[in-house]
Amino acid sequence: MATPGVGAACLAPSAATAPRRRADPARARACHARPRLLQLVRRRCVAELSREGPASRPLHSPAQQLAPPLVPGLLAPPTQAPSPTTEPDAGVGDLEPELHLEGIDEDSVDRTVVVVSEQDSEIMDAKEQTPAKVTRSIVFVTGEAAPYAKSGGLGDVCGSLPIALAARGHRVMVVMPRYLNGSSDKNYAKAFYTGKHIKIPCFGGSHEVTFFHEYRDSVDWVFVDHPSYHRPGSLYGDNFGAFGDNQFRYTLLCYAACEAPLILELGGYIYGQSCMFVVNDWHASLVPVLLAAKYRPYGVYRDSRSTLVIHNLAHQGVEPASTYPDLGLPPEWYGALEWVFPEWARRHALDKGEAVNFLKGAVVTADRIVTVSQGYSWEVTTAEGGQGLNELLSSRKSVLNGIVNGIDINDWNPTTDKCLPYHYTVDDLSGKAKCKAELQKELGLPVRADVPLIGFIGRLDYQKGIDLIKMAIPDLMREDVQFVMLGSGDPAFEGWMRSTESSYKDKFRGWVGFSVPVSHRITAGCDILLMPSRFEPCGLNQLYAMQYGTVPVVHGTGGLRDTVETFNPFGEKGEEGTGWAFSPLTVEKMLWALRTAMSTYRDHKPSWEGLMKRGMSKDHTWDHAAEQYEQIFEWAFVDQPYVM
Ligand SMILES: Nc1ncnc2c1ncn2[C@@H]1O[C@H](COP(=O)(O)OP(=O)(O)O[C@H]2O[C@H](CO)[C@@H](O)[C@H](O)[C@H]2O)[C@@H](O)[C@H]1O
Ligand SMILES: OC[C@H]1O[C@H](O[C@H]2[C@H](O)[C@@H](O)[C@@H](O[C@H]3[C@H](O)[C@@H](O)[C@@H](O)O[C@@H]3CO)O[C@@H]2CO)[C@H](O)[C@@H](O)[C@@H]1O
Repeated sequence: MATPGVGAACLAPSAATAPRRRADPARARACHARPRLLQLVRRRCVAELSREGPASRPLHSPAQQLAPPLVPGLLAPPTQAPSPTTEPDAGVGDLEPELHLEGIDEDSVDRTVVVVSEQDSEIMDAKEQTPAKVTRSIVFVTGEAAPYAKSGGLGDVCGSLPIALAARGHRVMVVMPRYLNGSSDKNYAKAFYTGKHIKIPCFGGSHEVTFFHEYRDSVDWVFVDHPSYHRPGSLYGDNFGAFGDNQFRYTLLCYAACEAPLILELGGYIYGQSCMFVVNDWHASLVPVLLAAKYRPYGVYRDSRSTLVIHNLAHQGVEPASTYPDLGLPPEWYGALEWVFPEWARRHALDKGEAVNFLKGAVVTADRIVTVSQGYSWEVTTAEGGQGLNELLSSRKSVLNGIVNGIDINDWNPTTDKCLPYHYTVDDLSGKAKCKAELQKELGLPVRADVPLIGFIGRLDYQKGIDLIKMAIPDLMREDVQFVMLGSGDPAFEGWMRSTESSYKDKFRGWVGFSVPVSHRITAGCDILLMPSRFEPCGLNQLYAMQYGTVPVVHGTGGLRDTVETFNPFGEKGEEGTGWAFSPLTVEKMLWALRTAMSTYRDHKPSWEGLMKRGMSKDHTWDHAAEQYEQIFEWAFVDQPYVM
């Protein structure tokens, strides 16, 4: 059986010079053996268009009108309209009145001049965005995006990078699930049913998903609705662990994301077939595989490209190989997802270790690969940091780049932050001292300006090095210090945080849960932010900390090493640095860095103020990163699709 994508990708020396991946003849034969089916599908499409009548008829070219059903047997609109879960059927014609591209030729427009509403134009003015040299249609696909749904940094990035790209003139859509879990439903209140629904043949059935849409901050936010996204718990699991059907849930997302640009008339126009798909982590990783296996062979999306953004290699979407037929992919594409666990990782003598790996599928089919820092882009090619994908990623080094994340300064800005009791600037830090006092009051800790207050915010996960904090606490609590931790995740660490709080009532607070406002108040109110991550692809909390004049103490790994410069009192131009990056990752080194930071805080006030101010003066805004993403996109479009 041919295995497109795998061996080929392993050997690929350079994007510029490597021969394009081509569908092998066996696969091509299999695809073309179905002309009658294609004809039927085309006929059904035309019939469907006539039935819908002129009001909802697409305005694009006839070729584009036929595009969606070119995928054999796939995605036919259901014969009966579904009943949307909550919102009334607004219909395509009833989308929001502000047509962001109305009257503009989609292909020729210079989108830098598109101003859609007073509010948007204010945002653009305030940011003084530089326009992109070339503007594109960009489709982000993600498991989460703030403020709709966020479990961590992926949500932050996918909630803000699209806005930064739109502000530079691109047409940007974000496709993500419409999670309704009781508590976050209000986040989707302004998203309306588009009138579009498709059926996705996978996992032994034909599953209907509907599309909701909100146009905000110049971005088309598209929400894929399906009952599997409506359940209590977090985005990916509940108290019993990860949901057992996550592979199904994100297979639906990927199929829906491939259809969205072809069928959704957003602001009156579809995105069409010339898009840059930005696929984030494993949840979106089937997209480039689908483009290669199910669209391009039929002439669709040949002008599109894909960029895989790796936020965290720890999650790859690996399931037993027996689920492959459920994915609706042609059998000959098995090799693209094929994953064999080493013997030591197998459970018993009969276990062959055969699995499918979604992220690997994108590593071997995406046109470009980006990690969220330069440091991490090297680490993923090493046995220590590559989580089993290092050889494949090394084989794609020529298309692998690192871009450090930015931060959303509308959300994370100590001068305007709505979650803070007081505001402050780099020139007047008095508000920060007041934020500290308020935080101490809120947490029930003694209100003291002189005691160093250390914070930790994050998912309670092996990645974040919580076990080191746990080991260091008895020593640390002997010092005159206060420590607050905010986090949720591993129940064992949650329990430890609670019990530690009762052991050190005047010094330690463990806030178990997920609260964005509390995370802002900790970031502003603390003096030091601790991040002893085992690995950290980029890390956002250290960037937020610096922006808020809170000095980061981090393990020097990945994006932490790239962004935190260790304090040097004897630099060429005087004192330098924005924090402490310690290495190797040991309890002793971490305590040493914390003690150095605390004594600088207590005994060298001017040096401490210098550290705070240098951190606050760094430009962590998205604009620079957005420009780098544009460069990656341009390189992708210079090349033919990696898998044709
Ligand atoms: N209990 C809680 N309450 C409130 N807010 C909480 C919280 N726990 C975490 N957060 C928030 O979640 C975000 C965490 O972002 P990080 O980038 O630090 O790590 P994460 O590992 O989730 O992201 C992954 O993706 C990002 C984005 O690319 C990379 O920066 C990172 O290295 C990679 O591991 C921050 O906004 C933080 O404030
Ligand atoms: O934004 C925070 C992170 O969110 C994502 O990670 C999630 C991951 O993609 C999910 O699959 C899930 O991970 C579970 C994992 O699949 C399972 O095998 C088991 O180890 O439990 C995990 C936790 O439930 O949840 C992750 C979030 O906790 C995203 O992929 C990361 O980049 C982000 O760092």
